[in-house]
Amino acid sequence: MTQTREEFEARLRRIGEERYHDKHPFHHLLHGGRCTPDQVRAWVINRYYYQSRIPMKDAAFMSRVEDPKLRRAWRSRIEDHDGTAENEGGIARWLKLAEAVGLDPDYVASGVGILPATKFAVDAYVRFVRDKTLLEAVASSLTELFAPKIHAERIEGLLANYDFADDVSMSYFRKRLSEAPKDVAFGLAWVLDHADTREKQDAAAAALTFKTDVLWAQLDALYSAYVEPARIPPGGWVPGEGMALARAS
Ligand SMILES: O=C(O)c1cc(C(=O)O)c2c(n1)C(=O)C(=O)c1cc(C(=O)O)[nH]c1-2
Repeated sequence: MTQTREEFEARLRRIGEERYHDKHPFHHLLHGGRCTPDQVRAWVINRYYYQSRIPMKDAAFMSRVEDPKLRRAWRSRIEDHDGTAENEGGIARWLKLAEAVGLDPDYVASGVGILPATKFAVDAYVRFVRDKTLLEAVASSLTELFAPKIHAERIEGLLANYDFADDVSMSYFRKRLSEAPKDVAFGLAWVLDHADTREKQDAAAAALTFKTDVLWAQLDALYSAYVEPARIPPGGWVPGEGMALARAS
């Protein structure tokens, strides 16, 4: 039977409560100040790959949308990450975090050292959005319902526990606190409006579940590679690589 709007929204929110990556042990280490500097660097390098692919998946999405109103509502997502004349954008802000943790931002932007499983997971997300129905594509972005809470926890945890954390290095997360809510309010309303049969509701819920897997798998890859007993796979970043050269003072 088709769920009511309220039942269906509650079902989507439950997926986040049960499966969102705020529950991953790597995030507990990171936010609790228990990561070594190299573990933080590995997270910054690998998470960059996700950041770099987000606007590509949004462009893939928009290329399939025939309704100009929907494209118009969506396009700020690309600008939020790539920037505009007035706003440097999320990718540039992420690279400031990279610098703050001692990495060479050009190395991070090169994509060298990304773990294989991170690539598989993130590339699967881009393909999913490119190939599935528009409803599934929008539903897969709804993990952002749960992101402001983790961003707030992260700002607090990193500021309390690590010397590199300051207003500049945290600017990516602070900015997302104002950007994400408008995107997700639109995305949620769109999914609730368009999932008007039980079959579509099931497909949207499966898409959101898939996306929680994309996020979880990235942290599993990090944990396995960089937390004892660390097992860095071939091609993965090796501590010491990609560091910013010490500047002569
Ligand atoms: O730090 C996080 O935990 C986190 C999670 C997610 C998410 O839930 O996919 C996004 C972000 N951050 C984020 O910063 C971001 O710009 C973003 C875009 C999207 C998306 O699927 O379109 N998710 C996320």
